[in-house]
Amino acid sequence: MGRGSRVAIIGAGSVGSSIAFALLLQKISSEILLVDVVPEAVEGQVLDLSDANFISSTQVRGGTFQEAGQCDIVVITAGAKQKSGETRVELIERNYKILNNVIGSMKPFNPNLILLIVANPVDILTRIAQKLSGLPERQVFGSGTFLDSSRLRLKLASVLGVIIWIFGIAENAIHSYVLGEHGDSQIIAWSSAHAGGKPLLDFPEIQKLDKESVAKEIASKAYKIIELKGATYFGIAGCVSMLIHCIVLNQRHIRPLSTYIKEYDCVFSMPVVLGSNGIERIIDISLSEEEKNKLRRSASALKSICAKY
Ligand SMILES: NC(=O)C1=CN([C@@H]2O[C@H](COP(=O)(O)OP(=O)(O)OC[C@H]3O[C@@H](n4cnc5c(N)ncnc54)[C@H](O)[C@@H]3O)[C@@H](O)[C@H]2O)C=CC1
Ligand SMILES: CC(=O)C(=O)O
Repeated sequence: MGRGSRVAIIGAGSVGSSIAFALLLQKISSEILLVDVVPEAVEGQVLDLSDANFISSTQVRGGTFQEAGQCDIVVITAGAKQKSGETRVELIERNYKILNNVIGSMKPFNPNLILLIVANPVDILTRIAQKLSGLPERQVFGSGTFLDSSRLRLKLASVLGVIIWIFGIAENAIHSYVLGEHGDSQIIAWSSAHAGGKPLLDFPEIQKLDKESVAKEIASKAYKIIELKGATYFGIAGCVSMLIHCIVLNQRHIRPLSTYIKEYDCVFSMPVVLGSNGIERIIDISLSEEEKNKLRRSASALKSICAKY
């Protein structure tokens, strides 16, 4: 094991508690601390999660911001969520203030701590967290487009088989990334997507696909879920628990995560190698000129917002 496995989750709402539950099921953390400004929220979630303790060796309890700052991994979910039709970027004013308070209250940090940002807008908040925390950049990153990429793989797996269990390809055998902003300007890197070493663009089913409409479907999936049930939380909980697994066991999987990308001079998602020190390396994925142009436009919009903070 590359590092300790005490995890603090800041924000005990829908996302924070779902991440805690997913981590309980994974049995890889020694302890989970839930921290929130509403003590009743923490007490309620801890009591509810304690009823599931029999399936896990992980202990869940309420904690303070100062204790969180000494953990191995801190996940920040504290923040306002989108109302129906609202964009992630529209949350920035509210969630900047919350992030600023949360980071200030956790200091001084364990110098080896990994800070994983989940609250939205995740790319902009990750850039701000890198500056406010003073921790090395490799230790401060966001969940980025890992969730969007999972949504894409699910979609493509269904496209590549009329009946998935007979003709289909398993989701995790499809290597395809949503990159850039975890938000409206995200792109699908079709040019580099492959399955079994064969470019996805060479599969007849993918050639026939209306790619614009797939891109819209993936980018708007969160809006649809929010319209139907008010929030999204199971998908991100699955993603974050996988990321923590990868960090604790130093697995070095490649995931699209929010980090500073020099070529675009901004924080958004590119594939990175994730290990026990955080981001071990950024993969220089080959992209078409059209994909790069879209990313440049996305970067310049994100940078202009970041410049205000
Ligand atoms: N990056 C991603 O893929 C995803 C991000 N999100 C984001 O996660 C965030 C949380 O969403 P939900 O859990 O659904 O919201 P929620 O409203 O259920 O929970 C938010 C929690 O944060 C707490 N909080 C507020 N200020 C705080 C502070 N200063 N310190 C500690 N806790 C504080 C609240 O008391 C509340 O319990 C939102 O910004 C949402 O957009 C949600 C889903 C996916
Ligand atoms: C809410 C959000 O960011 C998502 O589900 O993608």
